[in-house]
Amino acid sequence: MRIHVTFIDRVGITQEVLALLGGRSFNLDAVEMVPPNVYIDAPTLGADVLEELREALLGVKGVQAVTLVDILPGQRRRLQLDALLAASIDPVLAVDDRGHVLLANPALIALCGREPAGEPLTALFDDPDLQRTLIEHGYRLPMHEVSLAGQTLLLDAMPITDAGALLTLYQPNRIGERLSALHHDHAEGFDALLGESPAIRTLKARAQRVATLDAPLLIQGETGTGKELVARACHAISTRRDAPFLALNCAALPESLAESELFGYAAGAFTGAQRGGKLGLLELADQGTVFLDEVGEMSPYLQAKLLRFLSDGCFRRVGGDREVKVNVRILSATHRDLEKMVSEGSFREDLFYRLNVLNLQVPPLRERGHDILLMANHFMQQACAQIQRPVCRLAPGTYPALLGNRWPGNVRQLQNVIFRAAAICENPLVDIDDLDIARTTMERQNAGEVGSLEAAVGDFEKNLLEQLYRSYPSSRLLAARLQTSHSAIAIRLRKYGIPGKL
Ligand SMILES: Nc1ncnc2c1ncn2[C@@H]1O[C@H](COP(=O)(O)OP(=O)(O)OP(=O)(O)O)[C@@H](O)[C@H]1O
Repeated sequence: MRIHVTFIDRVGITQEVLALLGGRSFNLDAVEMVPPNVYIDAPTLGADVLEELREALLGVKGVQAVTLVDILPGQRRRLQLDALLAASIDPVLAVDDRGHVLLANPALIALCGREPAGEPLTALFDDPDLQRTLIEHGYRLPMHEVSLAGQTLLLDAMPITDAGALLTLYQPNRIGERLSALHHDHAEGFDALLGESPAIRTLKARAQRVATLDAPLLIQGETGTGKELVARACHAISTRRDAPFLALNCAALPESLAESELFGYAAGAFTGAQRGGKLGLLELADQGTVFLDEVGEMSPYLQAKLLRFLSDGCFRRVGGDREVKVNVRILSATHRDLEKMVSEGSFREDLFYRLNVLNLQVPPLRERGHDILLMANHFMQQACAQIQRPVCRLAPGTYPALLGNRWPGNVRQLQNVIFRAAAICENPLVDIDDLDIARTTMERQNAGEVGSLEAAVGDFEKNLLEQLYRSYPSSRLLAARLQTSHSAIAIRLRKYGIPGKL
């Protein structure tokens, strides 16, 4: 049983409360003192002893109430931290000041194939000098390449005063996202969402309206367009901003794990379960927001359980018989066409309507016109700062390729292209050949998609005008932007049927 004692703070009262506990014969698993509160976790405490203890505690001068609680605040914070670490798809390690592992998240454990707590860094990484170098520099080193379990990763160390460091390992193809992590350190809410294009302005204006309405919100858009960023921004300006924002990626976990992550499990639910059960994200985020990413991948069974929660705010933990009621706002996101999934029968229609009370559509990068350049330049500055190289710039010659690319991986792909260029290019001016994008454009052409120079130039011209038209929606504006005559643009717009298909 877990008990919460509230008292009026006075000298010696906590000792008197503790003396009452010490005088009784039951096991104490944890005691948390947060004056004017004491929280007690006593697993073997029976109902009869509890009554007698309650009387005794209420007899102490200043004690105001003795109530039962589900979980101690410190335990709740630990579980929230575990949930945050588990949600990180990047391997994360906390190490002490001697370079020994204190804790590792599930992604790190999966990568090295064992629980590494207690081991020195030399036992994990292939580089025998890494531990010494990190300690000698007080864990203050620029991001650099390491090798763990045969994989090349980028290691980012964040020193923690007098307590070692937090080490994060990034897959090289996810490194660009590190930039936005840096960016988020400073920008809050919608300021983190870069872009001035009409498409992004419309999104931000609408998002700011729906963020404050306390109802489920479905965010749709292609992969890497910033759906999670939008969800975080919505939480940050909502009335729930002081409560947790916890995320679950529905595509990353098998059904049973996703169920216990989201709904928690009851005491003794299955062999190996944590004593006293485990709170799920819904309970941990009470009063806050739960973000269900890739909600289209949710299994039919979980869809049914989530529907019930959205209908009446209640659910049961796995293996539990008690109804739990929490007050959580559900934000969800998907890159899938949910309406189509509903018509094909792979997503519940009733759940779709519950999740889709409010809706946001995040536009693909290729529809954001000049935002591509704005973001590319911004990411370039961040990349240079991050890898501690002198500032470099994108040569104007890269612009047509950046604007003309289809960006199937959207902002995430753009971040990666820019970061790689910043890491590889030795000149202060990054040119087209330094961008991976140049290769992909050429590959497309080599693949025989175009038959002649005229057709290739035509495709490029059409693509460029389509992109630019979103930011410069008239032939006059476009002509000024491209420094050509109004009639040259008007002829081309007619030729390519722009804006007809935009
Ligand atoms: N408008 C933006 N301004 C700055 N950074 C952005 C913007 N949009 C996206 N990003 C960055 O792009 C990366 C991908 O964004 P995010 O994870 O939010 O996309 P997503 O749509 O949720 O992706 P997925 O579909 O894969 O879950 C992140 O690093 C994010 O910070």
